[in-house]
This record gives sequence, structure tokens and C-alpha cells, in this order.
Amino acid sequence: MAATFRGTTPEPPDVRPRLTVLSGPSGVGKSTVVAHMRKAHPEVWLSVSATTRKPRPGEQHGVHYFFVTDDEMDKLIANGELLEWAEFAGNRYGTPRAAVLERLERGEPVLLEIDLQGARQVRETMPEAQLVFLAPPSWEELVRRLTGRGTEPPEVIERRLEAAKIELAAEPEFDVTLVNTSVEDVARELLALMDVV
Ligand SMILES: Nc1ncnc2c1ncn2[C@@H]1O[C@H](COP(=O)(O)OP(=O)(O)OP(=O)(O)O)[C@@H](O)[C@H]1O
Ligand SMILES: Nc1nc2c(ncn2[C@@H]2O[C@H](COP(=O)(O)O)[C@@H](O)[C@H]2O)c(=O)[nH]1
Repeated sequence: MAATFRGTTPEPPDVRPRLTVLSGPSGVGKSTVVAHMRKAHPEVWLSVSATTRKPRPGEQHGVHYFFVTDDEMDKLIANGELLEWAEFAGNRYGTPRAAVLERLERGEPVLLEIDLQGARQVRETMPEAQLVFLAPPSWEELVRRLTGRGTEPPEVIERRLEAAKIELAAEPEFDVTLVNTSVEDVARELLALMDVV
């Protein structure tokens, strides 16, 4: 069994899962793992979310997120344009529905990198989706990663760590848990779970 998995090694599904949701506490390394995976496999399509959060240095509109105003987010929600959405640590985030459905209709693998509340909504609306939880090796390491990233002020880090306690407690709701000790190992396991390699 690969060291990355926690719990039982998942059985190969009867039908290839086309929609995969990657969740886990802020700072655990979701974006890092996905970026590593897509460097070798750019064909893995990652949904670009809409958010009311302000861009971090280097983040580009349409690449990392669609950065929208509160009014624009209100409209996306009211018009049913989001597959799921949630408020997380003071900002709203949502998955544009049309782009995801288009790819799923073509039978292409789709990856969503979203929070626990979003994962729960996807489970309700698209129960065939596979839900993958990315866990930190320890609480101390999670705090180190989130703080060490240097992108949020201390009060936002505190909010994200409060949310992390709730997210970590929800691990049993997920189909699979991968422990992010090694980015390379997790990226490889995730590709296998998505049946890309
Ligand atoms: N396996 C790892 N070992 C050590 N550091 C790591 C590992 N994976 C990620 N990191 C580091 O942890 C920090 C947080 O990673 P990242 O931004 O990818 O987290 P995230 O889960 O996407 O966070 P958020 O949910 O806030 O967007 C980054 O500085 C990254 O370089
Ligand atoms: N429910 C959703 N959560 C999302 C979406 N896009 C990103 N996220 C999650 O938000 C937090 C914070 O992200 P950050 O970029 O501000 O650090 C993190 O857990 C993301 O996975 C979404 O469309 N829906």
C-alpha cells in the first residue's frame, strides 16, 4: 500500500470517476500538488473558481481565479451560474457550472480544488464524484505551511486555522485521504485516482 494513503486503499471503481474534488485545510498544499501534477499532465483540467478575495502577488485573473466584486458574485449566484459556492474566511468562492459540465459531457476528467462546504454540495448534487481529502502530516506542520506561505496577515491565518479544525474533523466524509508528506507522491496518487495514468 502506498504510504500516502490513510485508511484502506481504495478499490478501483467500476466506472471511471470523471469528476474529482480535492479538499483539505488551507495551507495543506492543494495548489502545490495540483500545480506539480499539471506540469507533467497539462491535460488534467482544473476548474477556475470565481472569488471575491483580492489577488495575491502573481495571481492572474482567469488563470488562478476569476476575481469578481461582491455584486458580480451576487449575480453569479442568483443566475444559477455556480455549481457550488461557499463563504470561506471572509470571502466567497464558487465553481462556474458551465465549463465543468461541458468537459464532463465530453467525458474528460475534471478536477475541483474547493473547501469542505463546496465538497459537501458536490456530494449532494453529483454523488458520482470522487471526494479526495488532503491531510497534513501533523497540525504543527499545517500551521508552519500556512504561516510560512506568507500570503495572509495573522488574523486571517487565525480564521483559516479555525476553519481547518472543522475541515480536519470532516475527513471521514471523504472517499479517500492522501497525506501530503511528499508533493511528488501525492501528485502521483491523485493522477492514479483520476485514472489519468
Ligand atoms: N509536501 C509539502 N512539504 C512541505 N511544504 C509544502 C508541501 N506541500 C505544500 N507545501 C507548502 O505549503 C504552503 C501551502 O501550500 P498551498 O498554497 O499549495 O496550500 P493550499 O492547500 O492550496 O492552501 P489554500 O487552501 O489556502 O489555497 C506553500 O508554501 C507550499 O510550498
Ligand atoms: N467552495 C469553494 N471553495 C473554493 C473554491 N475555490 C477555492 N476554494 C477554497 O477556498 C479556500 C481558500 O482559498 P485561497 O485561494 O483563498 O487560499 C481553499 O480551501 C480553497 O480550496 C470554490 O470554487 N468553491
